[in-house]
Amino acid sequence: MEDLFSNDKMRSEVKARIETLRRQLHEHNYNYYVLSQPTISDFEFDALMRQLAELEKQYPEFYDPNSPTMRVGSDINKNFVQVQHRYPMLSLQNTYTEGEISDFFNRVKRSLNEEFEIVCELKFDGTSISLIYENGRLLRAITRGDGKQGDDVTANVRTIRNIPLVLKGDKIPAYVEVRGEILMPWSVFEELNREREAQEEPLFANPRNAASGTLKMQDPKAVASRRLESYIYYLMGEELPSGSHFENMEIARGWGLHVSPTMKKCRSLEEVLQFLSFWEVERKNLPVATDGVVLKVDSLSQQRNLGSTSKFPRWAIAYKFNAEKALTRLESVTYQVGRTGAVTPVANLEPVLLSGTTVKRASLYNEDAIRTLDLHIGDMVYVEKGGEIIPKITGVDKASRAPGGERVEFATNCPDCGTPLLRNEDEAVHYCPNSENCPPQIKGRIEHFVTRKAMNITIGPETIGLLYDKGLIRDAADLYELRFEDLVRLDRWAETSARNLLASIEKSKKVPYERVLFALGIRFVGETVAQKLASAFHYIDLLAAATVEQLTSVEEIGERIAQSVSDFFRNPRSVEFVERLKAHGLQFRLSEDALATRSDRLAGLTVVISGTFELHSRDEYKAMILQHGGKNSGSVSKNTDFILAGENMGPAKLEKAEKLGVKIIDEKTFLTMIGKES
Ligand SMILES: NC(=O)c1ccc[n+]([C@@H]2O[C@H](COP(=O)([O-])OP(=O)(O)OC[C@H]3O[C@@H](n4cnc5c(N)ncnc54)[C@H](O)[C@@H]3O)[C@@H](O)[C@H]2O)c1
Ligand SMILES: [Zn+2]
Repeated sequence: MEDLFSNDKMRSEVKARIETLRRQLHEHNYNYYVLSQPTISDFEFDALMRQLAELEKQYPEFYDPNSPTMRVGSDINKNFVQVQHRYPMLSLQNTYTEGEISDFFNRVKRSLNEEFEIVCELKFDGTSISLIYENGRLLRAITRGDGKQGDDVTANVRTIRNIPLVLKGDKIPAYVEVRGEILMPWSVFEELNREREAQEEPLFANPRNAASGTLKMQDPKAVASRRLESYIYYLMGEELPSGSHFENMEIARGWGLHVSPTMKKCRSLEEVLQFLSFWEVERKNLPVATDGVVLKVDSLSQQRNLGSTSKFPRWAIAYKFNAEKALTRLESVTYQVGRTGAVTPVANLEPVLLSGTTVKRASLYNEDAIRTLDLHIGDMVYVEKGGEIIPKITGVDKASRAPGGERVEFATNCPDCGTPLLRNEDEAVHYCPNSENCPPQIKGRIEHFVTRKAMNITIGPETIGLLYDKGLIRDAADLYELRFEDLVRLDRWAETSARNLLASIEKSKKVPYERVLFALGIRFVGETVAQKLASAFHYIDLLAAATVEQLTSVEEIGERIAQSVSDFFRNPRSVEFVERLKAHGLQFRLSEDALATRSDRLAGLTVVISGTFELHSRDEYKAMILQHGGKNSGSVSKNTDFILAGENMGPAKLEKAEKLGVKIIDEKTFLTMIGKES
């Protein structure tokens, strides 16, 4: 009995772990592909993905066709028209080790059981594109999207100078799909970031994000000014000029397409490995970012024989270069205080060149990280960039340590307000408890309040700093009390900038309730939590009066969030803050529109969503269920009232549903149920 019980317990833990990983990976995919703003490094992302794949392999009963391991991360953006791909656009299986490259080579050899050649190409680190040429003319350009359909970005792609609008030469098929990568050269990227810094706009983490962000802009003229480039790496179609991928690329070059001259045909594993080590170093001299090498079986008929999975072809693999390292001197450690009071140590370094940019600072995370490294001022340290925003210190060259360097000890007091720092037993972070009067915390809260996803007020951190220093703002509510006279009196402030700022502040009074709720900066209340709270508590007084218990009864609102919300509204300072914002006319209740689309048609019903949909996204269906009073649950049980099922419903869910006799409803029926035209 006991054994069974612990087995069950383990299984439910595994299931929870799998679900958490899936949720995290979906979120990271969204940040990466749609927002072009990743929050973790590729290496970390790949590690999570591997963990999930491993668990799914071990526990096939938790199969889900929507798992991030089964699909290409989607870049689809509702501002564009979506177009179906004639041939799916897949991702690439990737590895960081030569061992797995040799495994790949041997697997191909075994499967084909005949002679084959491997084409080695650089893996250009941009965003993929499919160019459709009909009778030699560029008809359409589509992003990878979710692999099955992508965004039509033709107008933007037409502005890219090395993409010909008309192909030249002969042997051009009536229909050909040209696959390639859109890149932003290092030089353009650095210039763009310099401009953005001057304008107080958020910087792009790397050229890849800059390229994908640019391709999704709404104004082709702006795209043209960003000087993107294309690198072509594959042709698709029924009447390709050659049965060899390598030859097709040479012919495509003749048509005027930009194909990198760095590709090479290899016969042996040794040649392949040589290519890898040569380009691992040499790529640093290229004008564009590369993050690895792609190996492809050359013969198209052999490619067909090897086939593909739902996510990547079996005839290709990507070898990813390990993050580049640099050695430099640690000059000092300073501390940054965020809006929640969390204190982050920052290493100030002797400037050093790393992956094409000069690095002067690196993140040190927390006290434990510093201890582990055993850092001393003056140490020679290794910095790595692993595709992320801020480089990090990964090691110390202890052999070269000079005597007398002071050991780095974590600060005991807040660098800004002097308050002794606290550290929670179970957390690695230190924080400054003086939330009310600590300047960086105050400024940080105002910065959060004005961000695009919150109140969307056009004001940068430097201006906030200036207004704060001049005593004009002490919290975000003060923004609504700024006067034209105060602003124009400031140094170098033109009347137009003052007017623009005031107009932007005025406009923010129309921002809907859920975003205002997010702007308040309540701990743990992010964008989606704010939406959930807003639809459960239609106006702020209801929310303020809610007990922890009432809060946790809302789907996905846990104890921690509920406690934080409750604490916020029990604090007289925040109550006063909200009252002042109310007096300035901000939106503190759900709009008529949002209310009008609500009903209680699904009241008391628990709905499970499964499969892939055509008419709306999963998230939209989730929102609809909530809007109509229903509850969305992740797994089928005897409490499930019905399953909203799309295509490819998970077999485990299907089986369970049949066993329990749970109704299965398709999209159209569901939309009729909630009184929505499909
Ligand atoms: N950091 C994050 O939050 C985050 C989130 C999602 C994805 N990622 C990263 O993205 C990767 C997955 O992205 P992906 O699916 O786009 O795969 P990928 O970028 O690793 O590889 C596939 C892509 O490589 C490109 N490519 C470049 N040169 C090529 C060539 N010569 N031949 C063929 N293709 C070439 C193509 O656009 C293709 O779609 C992950 O490995 C991860 O590192 C990171
Ligand atoms: Zn402080």
